Amino acid sequence: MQFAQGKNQALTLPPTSGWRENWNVYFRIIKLLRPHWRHTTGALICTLMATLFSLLAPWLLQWVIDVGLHTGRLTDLFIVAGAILGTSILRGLFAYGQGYLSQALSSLVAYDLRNQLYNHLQELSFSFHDDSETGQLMSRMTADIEAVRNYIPMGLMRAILVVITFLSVAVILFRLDIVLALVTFTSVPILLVISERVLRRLRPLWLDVQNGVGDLSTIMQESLSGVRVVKSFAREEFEIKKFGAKNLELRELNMSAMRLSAWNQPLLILALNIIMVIVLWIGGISVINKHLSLGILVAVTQYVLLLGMPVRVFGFTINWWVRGLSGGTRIFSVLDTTSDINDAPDAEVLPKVNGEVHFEHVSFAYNNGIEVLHDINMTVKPGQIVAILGPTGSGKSSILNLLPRFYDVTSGRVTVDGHDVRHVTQASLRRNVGLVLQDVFLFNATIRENIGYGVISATEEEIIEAAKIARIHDFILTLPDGYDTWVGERGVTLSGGQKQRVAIARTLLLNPSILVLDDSTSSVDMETEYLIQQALEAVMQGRTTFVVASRLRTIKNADQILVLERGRIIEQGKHESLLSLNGPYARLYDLQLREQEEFEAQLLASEQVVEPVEEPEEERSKEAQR
Ligand SMILES: Nc1ncnc2c1ncn2[C@@H]1O[C@H](COP(=O)(O)OP(=O)(O)OP(=O)(O)O)[C@@H](O)[C@H]1O
Repeated sequence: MQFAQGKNQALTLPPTSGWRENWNVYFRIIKLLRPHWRHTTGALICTLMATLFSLLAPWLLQWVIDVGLHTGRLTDLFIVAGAILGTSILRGLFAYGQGYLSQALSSLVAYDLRNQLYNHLQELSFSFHDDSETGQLMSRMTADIEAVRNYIPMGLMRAILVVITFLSVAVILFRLDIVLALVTFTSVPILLVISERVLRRLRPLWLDVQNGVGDLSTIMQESLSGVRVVKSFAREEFEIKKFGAKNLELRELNMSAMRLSAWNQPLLILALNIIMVIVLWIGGISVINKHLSLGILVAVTQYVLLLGMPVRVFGFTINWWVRGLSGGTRIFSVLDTTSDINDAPDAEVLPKVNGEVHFEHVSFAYNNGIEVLHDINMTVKPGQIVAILGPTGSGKSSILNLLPRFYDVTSGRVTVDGHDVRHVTQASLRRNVGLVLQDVFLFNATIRENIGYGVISATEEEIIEAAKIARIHDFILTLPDGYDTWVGERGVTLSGGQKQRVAIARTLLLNPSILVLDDSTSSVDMETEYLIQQALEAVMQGRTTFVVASRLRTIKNADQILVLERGRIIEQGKHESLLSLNGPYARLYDLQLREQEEFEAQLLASEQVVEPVEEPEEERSKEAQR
C-alpha cells in the first residue's frame, strides 16, 4: 500500500535508498550531537560504567563457587555478597545516568532540529511552498522529529550499549573457555541474519507509515481550515470517509510494521535460548569430566544471560534505527532543499526608494515551465497608479508577484529606482514594497499585534494612526477590548471588510514607497466597500501603486491602465484614451464597469449622499454586532 505523497521533490522520497545514503543520514544525526558534547560524553561514560558493573557480578559468582565455598569462611561469603550488592547498586545508578542523559540529549537535539527546520521552511521560496502540502511539512516538524529524537536514546545509545556488552562478553568468554565462547559466538551471525531480514522489510514500511502520517495531517489541516466550505456544501460525510479511509490505511501499515517487529523479538530470544541449551549441554559434560570448574560454567551461563538484554532490546533498537532513518531522511530532504530565491552574495541593501519601477522585456514561468507572462514592458514614475485589468488567468497576480521578488523572472528584468530586484536584499526590497492581497491573512493574535506585524518597533500612536487612515480605528474602539481584541485563527471573528482594513493598516505602518494591491473582487456591501475604497485611496497617497482593480474609481484615477490577455499587455494607456480606442478595454468596460458608472450617476441624480465624510453610525454598530 503506497500513500500518495506531496508533489514536491523534497517530499517524495524513494522507499529505499542505498547503504551509503543511509549511513550519511545517521552520520548527519550524530553530527547534531556535537554542540551537546557534555551530555553525549556523560551518557557514554555512564553506558560504559553500567556495562562494566554488570560484567563484574558473574565474575564474583564464579569466585564464590570455585574459591569461597571451598575455604568455608563465612566472611568471604559476606564480602562477595556485599560486592555483588554494591556492583548492582552502582550499575543501577549508572544505568539511570545513561537513561537520563541520553533522553536529555535527545530533547536538546529535537529542539535544535525543530528550530533548524522551522527557520528553513520560513526561508524557502514561494515555489517550494506552492508545491508542498502543509500537512506533510507539519508531520516533518512533529512525527519525523520525534522519530529522530527517539532514535538517540533508544537506537543510537542502546546500540552502543549492545556493542560494548557483546564485545566485553566475547573477550571474557574467550578467556574463560574457548569452546563455550566459540559455541556462543558462532550463533551470533544467526541473530544478525534474522535482524537484517527484518530490517530490510521494516524500512520501507516505516517510511510509508511516516508518509501516511503526513497525508493524514494534510487531510486534517485541509478539512479543518476549510471547515466552512465543508459545512456549506454539507460534505462532512465525505470528509469523514476520506479521513477514515486514510486512517485505516495508516492503521494497516502500522500493524504490518508492528507485526514484523513483534516477530523479531521472540525469534531472537528463541535463538538465545537455543545457545544457552547448547552451552549447558557441552559445558555440563566438561564439568562432569572435570575439564571445567562449576564456577566457570555458572559464570559462562550468566554471561550468556547477560547477552539476553542486548538481544531482547536488539529488535526495538533496530526498529528505532529504521524509524530514525526514515525520519532523518524526510527531515534532511527538506533541509537540503535550497531556496531558488536567494540574496546575491553582493546584494545591496535597498534604501528607501522613490518608487520608480521598470519592467523590461519580462517573461515568466512558474515551476511547471509554462510561460504565463510574455515580454511585459512598463515604466512607472514615482507616485503613479497602475491599474491592471484582464480576464481571469491572464497573469495579473503573476505580475504583482514579481515586484517583491516572490518569484524570479525567466527573462528580462524588473527594476526599482534603477536597481534590479535580484541585486538587492529581499528584506530591504520587501520593506519598500507593501502588499494588500484580496485573500487577507490575519494571525491568531490581538488587533494591535496584527497591525504591528511588519514593524516590530511600532509605537501605540503609530498603530492608531495607521488604523485611522485605514478607516478601522472607530470600529476597533467599539469592541470591548479595543486594540487588545483577539481576532481568532485567520481573523475569523472579523468580517471580510474589517479584515481587509486591518490588513491595509498593517501595510500602511510599513510606510512603503511601492504598494501592491489585489483588489480584484469585492465581496462586501456598498458601505463597507466605500470605507475600503477610502482606506485604499488614503494608502495610495504619494506611493507608486500597482492595483489589480475592479473598482471604476480606482481605474479612472490610474495613471496607466494595463489590459492583459494570456500573459501579454494588449492595451496600455489612460481611461479616456483607451475608451476612445473602442478595443479590448472598451469591451471590458462595457462588461464590468459601465454598471458602476451608471449606478453612481443614478445616485447623483437622486441627490443621495454619495460621499459621506464619516463612517455611518449604523455601519459601525452593525459591524460591532457581527
Ligand atoms: N503557483 C503557480 N504555479 C503554476 N501556475 C500558476 C501558479 N499561479 C498561477 N499560475 C498560472 O499562471 C497563469 C496566470 O495566473 P494569475 O494568477 O497571474 O492570473 P490572474 O490574472 O491574476 O487571475 P485571477 O484574476 O483569476 O486572479 C494562470 O494560467 C495560472 O493557472
